[in-house]
Amino acid sequence: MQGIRGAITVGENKKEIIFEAVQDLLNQLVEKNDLALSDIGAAIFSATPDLNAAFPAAAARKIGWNLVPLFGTQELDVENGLDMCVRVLLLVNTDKKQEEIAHVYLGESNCLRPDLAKNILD
Ligand SMILES: O=C(O)C(=O)C[C@]1(C(=O)O)C=C[C@@H](O)C=C1
Repeated sequence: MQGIRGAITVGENKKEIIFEAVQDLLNQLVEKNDLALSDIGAAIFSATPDLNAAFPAAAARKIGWNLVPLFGTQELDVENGLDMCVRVLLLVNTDKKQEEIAHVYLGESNCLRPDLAKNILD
């Protein structure tokens, strides 16, 4: 089992915009890590408090993640933290090693973990 991290910043607090961003992020995580949906044990989302127009989990279901256990929570409201950001942690069944995992940070979230984001698969 491995954890795969992702994050994306969202342009507007609107349901369609949040859905589009979350789906883009999840599709890139799947593609860059050669994931089958059946390998994903769980997806845990957080959204910053300024994003309250949609549940990220609902965006995942819309692209077929129906059998993946999904969970959403609010990100810590830390001073000077990145605004309008959805984060995700995927728990996946894989034989890959930690260093073979491709973490995906899109938009302004690429400043959050430059060490993780620059991956061998990028
Ligand atoms: O990776 C991120 O999304 C971060 O914002 C970095 C970080 C961390 O310090 O490791 C901080 C807060 C998040 O809850 C998760 C991880």
